[in-house]
Amino acid sequence: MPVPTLYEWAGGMPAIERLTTVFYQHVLKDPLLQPIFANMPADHPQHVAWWLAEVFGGPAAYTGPYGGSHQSMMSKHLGRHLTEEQRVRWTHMIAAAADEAGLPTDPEFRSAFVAYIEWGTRIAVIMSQPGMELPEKPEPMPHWGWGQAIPPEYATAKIEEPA
Ligand code: HEM
Repeated sequence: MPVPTLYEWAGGMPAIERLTTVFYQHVLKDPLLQPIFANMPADHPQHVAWWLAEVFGGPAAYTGPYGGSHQSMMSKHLGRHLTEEQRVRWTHMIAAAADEAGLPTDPEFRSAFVAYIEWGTRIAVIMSQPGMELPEKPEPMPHWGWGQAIPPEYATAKIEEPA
């Protein structure tokens, strides 16, 4: 029996669109995050839904019809000088939005979901710091699964399965 992707387990595109819709509704009312997102285009929640869907094993909606890439996503965070406090608020609010949007609450799904959010938000903060530039060699889209993350320098090493 094939293991479902995180995208399928989450409930597909409708569930992920519900997630980003409720998330940004709350973000726009949050004193710490509202100033950062005050001028976001109306379709920003949709673009982030496409991004998350693709990362979680769904269709290539972000890199396909929309024409986005990991590089273009990172470029949106350049120069924004995001703080750790803002990052933490973002992570807490998207976890709460996952509850509100009715995403699955099982520990395995939430563990994988939060792992990606922790990883992704830290990259957003790193890319947003003064003087940061896009990498010369574009990085591929991340694809997140159920398993645990490992440090990048070990990324090509074989993961030992527990006995
Ligand atoms: C897992 C973490 C994150 C993901 C997956 C993510 C995803 C994205 C994506 C896909 C875009 C580009 C949307 C487009 O193509 O138009 C974007 C833009 C942006 N992100 Fe993030 N992001 C993350 C973390 C953060 C954090 C922590 C902040 C701030 C606290 C942030 C602030 C922004 C802003 C301000 C934009 C530009 C919005 C605009 O066009 O005005 N992001 N993000």
